[in-house]
Amino acid sequence: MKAGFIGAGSMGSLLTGSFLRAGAFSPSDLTVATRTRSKAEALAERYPGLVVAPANILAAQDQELIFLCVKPLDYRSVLDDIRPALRPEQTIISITSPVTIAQLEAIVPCKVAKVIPSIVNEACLGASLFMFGSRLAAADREALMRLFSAISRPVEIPEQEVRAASDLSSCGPAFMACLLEQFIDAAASTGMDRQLATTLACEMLFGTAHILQSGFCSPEQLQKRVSVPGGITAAALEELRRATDGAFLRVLQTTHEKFAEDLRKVERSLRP
Ligand SMILES: NC(=O)C1=CN([C@@H]2O[C@H](COP(=O)(O)OP(=O)(O)OC[C@H]3O[C@@H](n4cnc5c(N)ncnc54)[C@H](O)[C@@H]3O)[C@@H](O)[C@H]2O)C=CC1
Ligand SMILES: O=C(O)[C@@H]1CCC=N1
Repeated sequence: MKAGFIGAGSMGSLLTGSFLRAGAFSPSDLTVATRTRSKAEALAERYPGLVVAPANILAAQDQELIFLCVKPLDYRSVLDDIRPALRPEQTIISITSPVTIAQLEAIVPCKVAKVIPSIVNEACLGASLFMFGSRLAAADREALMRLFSAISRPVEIPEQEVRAASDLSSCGPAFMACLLEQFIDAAASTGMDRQLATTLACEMLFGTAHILQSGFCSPEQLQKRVSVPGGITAAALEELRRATDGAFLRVLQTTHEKFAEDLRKVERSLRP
């Protein structure tokens, strides 16, 4: 299967690299075009055989899959660039939340899927959020989910839930890293070696995720099991709950407000 990637920033590079390391594609299957050519050239150097296209249209022409890995307000110019090369049998995969499937289907003649990745897909972990346009057949949907299962756990979601789902799946690693950094800082402030604190914190987070994901216990049950009656965890959890009360409600309110603003800007930028 041949695929073109437009945009080789954080996510474009992550997806090409993860797919290649997982063996889902061979380097010669992939063509990459990006505004800063050196980023695509760095990928070609790391994965010999990967093709660097000097123009977006050349990364779209004759590809079965075309990944759009640019920011929402860059869609207009990328779509203008590639539209003359698009054919109905091709599939565009958009990885950004505020550009809707309906907007894309109104502009391009091909099949459209929205797949929101996560930075943790770099380690072949975490979810990828799937939303399908009306032109994909069941076989297209299955093939796309099979492809992403090489680097993630594909989960289909309704498009109207993309904001909260992406907050958990895609923004979540940054939120958790922020909390972990504060935890490490606090441990280091007691005189503990920072590298050791970081190692212990990462092992703890990985183990916590693993035990919760296995269904062995719920987040609530886990807190109870660690909180020995009259012990230190229960006392500290009370302090933690006081300090973070409502924090994630405010976090989600912030992402939703910014998302609403992005939707308006994208809508204006994609108007004919
Ligand atoms: N960073 C993350 O963890 C996640 C990002 N996303 C989405 O992925 C999209 C890309 O994000 P990042 O990779 O983080 O951004 P980025 O800024 O690292 O990469 C964007 C790339 O697009 C290229 N570009 C811009 N205009 C272009 C044009 N006209 N033609 C060709 N290339 C062009 C830039 O040179 C840059 O390399 C965003 O829409 C974001 O919402 C989705 C899930 C997670
Ligand atoms: O910060 C952003 O806009 C993107 C969306 C999901 C993760 N990062």
